[in-house]
Amino acid sequence: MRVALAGRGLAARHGDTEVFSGVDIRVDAGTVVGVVGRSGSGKTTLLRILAGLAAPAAGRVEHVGFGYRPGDIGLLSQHPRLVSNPRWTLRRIVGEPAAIAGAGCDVEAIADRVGLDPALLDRRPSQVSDGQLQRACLGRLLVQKPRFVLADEPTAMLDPISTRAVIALLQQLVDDGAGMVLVSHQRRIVEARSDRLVELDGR
Ligand SMILES: Nc1ncnc2c1ncn2[C@@H]1O[C@H](COP(=O)(O)OP(=O)(O)OP(=O)(O)O)[C@@H](O)[C@H]1O
Repeated sequence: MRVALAGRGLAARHGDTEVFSGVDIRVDAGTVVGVVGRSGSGKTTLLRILAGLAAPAAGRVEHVGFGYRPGDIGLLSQHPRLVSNPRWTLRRIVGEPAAIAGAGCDVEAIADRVGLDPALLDRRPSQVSDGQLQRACLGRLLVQKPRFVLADEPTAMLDPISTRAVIALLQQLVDDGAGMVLVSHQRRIVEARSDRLVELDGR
């Protein structure tokens, strides 16, 4: 059976408001599924449900062909500052998945790969730019090597050159076998990179 992350008949509500319903999504290992939809249509909410961070109002999330373990799903947020521990150095943020696994990790080499000046590794999130912090979060993902990457507007903070670099690095994870759900306002990027598209209507 092909390893996949799937959502079937998913619905989401915030209070009395229905965000979406009847959403089916399946991302196979080694493929990219793009999620598009206008602002407020529920793209971030869908990723949070797929990651297990929020419960769906209806439907279910399935881990197809694998037994889920923490670390299997990696999230790249459009708001790196909200998901990064403000007290940690970038070095600790990048290397934490290896530390949890009791493994070593060449953080400098990872920084180099994601275009982050290694001199910034001993700074804290408040001492670097959003784009630099996003690169650190991407480096952390390279260390984590999740089965599935849920990328929520991963290039929102970046200039065009950095955007291409980040997309190329995410593509490397996919080439190495990860499945990816890619959310972006830049429909052109999503369409160019995705094997399949899921469109959220919004209301
Ligand atoms: N914690 C919350 N409480 C109440 N409503 C919420 C909450 N989080 C999100 N919403 C609402 O749910 C809807 C979907 O939000 P979500 O962030 O998933 O949309 P999105 O498609 O990712 O938007 P954007 O493209 O602007 O990032 C929006 O109408 C939003 O206002």
